[in-house]
Amino acid sequence: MQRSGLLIIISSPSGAGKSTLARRLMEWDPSLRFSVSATTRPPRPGEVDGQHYHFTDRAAFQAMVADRRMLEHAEVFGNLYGSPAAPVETAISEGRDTLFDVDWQGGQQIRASHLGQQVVSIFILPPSLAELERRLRARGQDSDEVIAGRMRKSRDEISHWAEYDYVLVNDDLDATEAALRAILTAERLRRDRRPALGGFVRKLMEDAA
Ligand SMILES: Nc1nc2c(ncn2[C@@H]2O[C@H](COP(=O)(O)OP(=O)(O)O)[C@@H](O)[C@H]2O)c(=O)[nH]1
Ligand SMILES: Nc1ncnc2c1ncn2[C@@H]1O[C@H](COP(=O)(O)OP(=O)(O)O)[C@@H](O)[C@H]1O
Repeated sequence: MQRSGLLIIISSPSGAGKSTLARRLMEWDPSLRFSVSATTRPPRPGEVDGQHYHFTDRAAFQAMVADRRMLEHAEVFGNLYGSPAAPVETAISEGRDTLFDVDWQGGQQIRASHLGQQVVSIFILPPSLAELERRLRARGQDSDEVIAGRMRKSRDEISHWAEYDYVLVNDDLDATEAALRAILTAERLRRDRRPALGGFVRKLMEDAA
């Protein structure tokens, strides 16, 4: 029997680097599935509907919540965000791991869900708040006002750091990516996540007898 898929949650204050790290992790392991969230936030230049987000309006979003089609959902920076449940259930049954870029509220809800046993959660910290602001500006996507709002919210997000299994300071991007790969590799090798191992060892001992 194949192992069940993992739910890998990455959270951080906006601008700490989680989208960049998620992208790199999926280049390293193309079998990873990215959970494409639904959001009422307007698309940024270059964002593709269905790839970065499912861009939607409030009414459609709320209908999905009412139909219990969201694994979790939350309001962040005045917009609604949520993770559709169906693709996650499919991935788990196929033994594929899913990567989530969600805030602390999403992290709490997924951990508390019926899929909580499958969760590996990682929090990304910036080396400093000054560097966080510099990265938000360097990304060149948001107005001064939006950046100020994200900086104000960053303390809230950071205050949840201790709820996560792993905490990484994203100073050097390559080093952080290497740490993420190591976490994923080790989590996949855990004995309690490998149901086929018992049968393998039994066979090993029979062959030896
Ligand atoms: N709870 C929850 N949070 C989400 C979801 N999708 C994105 N987020 C979070 O919403 C926040 C804003 O995301 P986004 O608008 O892409 O801005 P960015 O993080 O600055 O790139 C981030 O903290 C994301 O992790 C989701 O489906 N559920
Ligand atoms: N370790 C790092 N050092 C320098 N710049 C980084 C690092 N990690 C990410 N960045 C840059 O910071 C900006 C914000 O990163 P992004 O991945 O969009 O953050 P988030 O998804 O957490 O909002 C991007 O321009 C990205 O290229």
